[in-house]
Amino acid sequence: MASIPIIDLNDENAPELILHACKTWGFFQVVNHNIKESLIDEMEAAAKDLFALPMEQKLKAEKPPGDIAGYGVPPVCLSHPKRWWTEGFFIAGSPLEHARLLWPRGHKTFCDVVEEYQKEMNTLALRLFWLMLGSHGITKDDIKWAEIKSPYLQLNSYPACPDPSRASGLPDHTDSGVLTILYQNTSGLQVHKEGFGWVDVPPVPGALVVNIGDLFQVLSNDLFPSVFHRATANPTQYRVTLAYFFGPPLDVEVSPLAKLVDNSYPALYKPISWIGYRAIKVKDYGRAISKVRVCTQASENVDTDDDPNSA
Ligand SMILES: O=C(O)CCC(=O)C(=O)O
Ligand SMILES: [Fe+2]
Repeated sequence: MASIPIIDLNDENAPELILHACKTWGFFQVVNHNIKESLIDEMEAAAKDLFALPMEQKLKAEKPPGDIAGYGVPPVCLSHPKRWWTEGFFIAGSPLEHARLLWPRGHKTFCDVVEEYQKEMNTLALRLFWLMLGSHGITKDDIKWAEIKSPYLQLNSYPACPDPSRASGLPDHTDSGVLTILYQNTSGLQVHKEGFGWVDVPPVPGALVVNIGDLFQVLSNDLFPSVFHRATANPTQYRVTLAYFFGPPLDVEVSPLAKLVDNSYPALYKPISWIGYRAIKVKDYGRAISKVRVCTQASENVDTDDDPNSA
């Protein structure tokens, strides 16, 4: 049975293994990533504390319509007409304003752990990002925005679901950003792989799951395609996941990197910012990437129908 690769970052072959995983799966797990287990435990506990608050308290930090940060159903669920057994909390920068609403007293612990987690995740994401791009001759001079810290963190909560045949965790989707680093406390994540269908991503002790997002597909001019994934509902166990999203500042436009474009392989995407892309995606979750795709001679041979089999 196929399974996504588990890569030891201390392995001297890690760069090649990562490149191979990105091109074949768009997903891999990393161990020996240098993120302290105690920090992950603290972040998991902080997320559980948040979701355990009474609903009326959580709603004080509800995401306003059109906004990205706060408590609510993950946006990917809104365009899918089904029951989703999940609640989420999106952090886009400092968590202070929302944490004050949730815990008028005693919010400092939450803020401290979130800020440390954002910082450490950004460091890991950058390390992986340069590992992937370095072998293609791309340097820091080619991507100025990479030095600006990415503070986006989605906390996901999936209560045990009494009847998983009637509801699910999270619909199939691709992530919008460049790279996602996910921690999961128990199983539920599935990745779509051509020829195999939906493949489980089992939690591995000490491992974090990494995947390619749509903006990396754009930046890499299709070298690293984003991949559809989803979360199933679990009938017995409470599941929490922490999804860190790495990408450019929301309003900075990205386009295929000049070093990955030439006359025989022209740029396949128009310049787009993360915020602009999200706006397209909210309207049309499944096909957003094809909306920023340019029709060139080279791309005419490429299947632009971004269903799970072609993403
Ligand atoms: O909770 C999971 O397993 C997946 C979460 C996810 O895909 C996301 O937040 O984008
Ligand atoms: Fe996702």
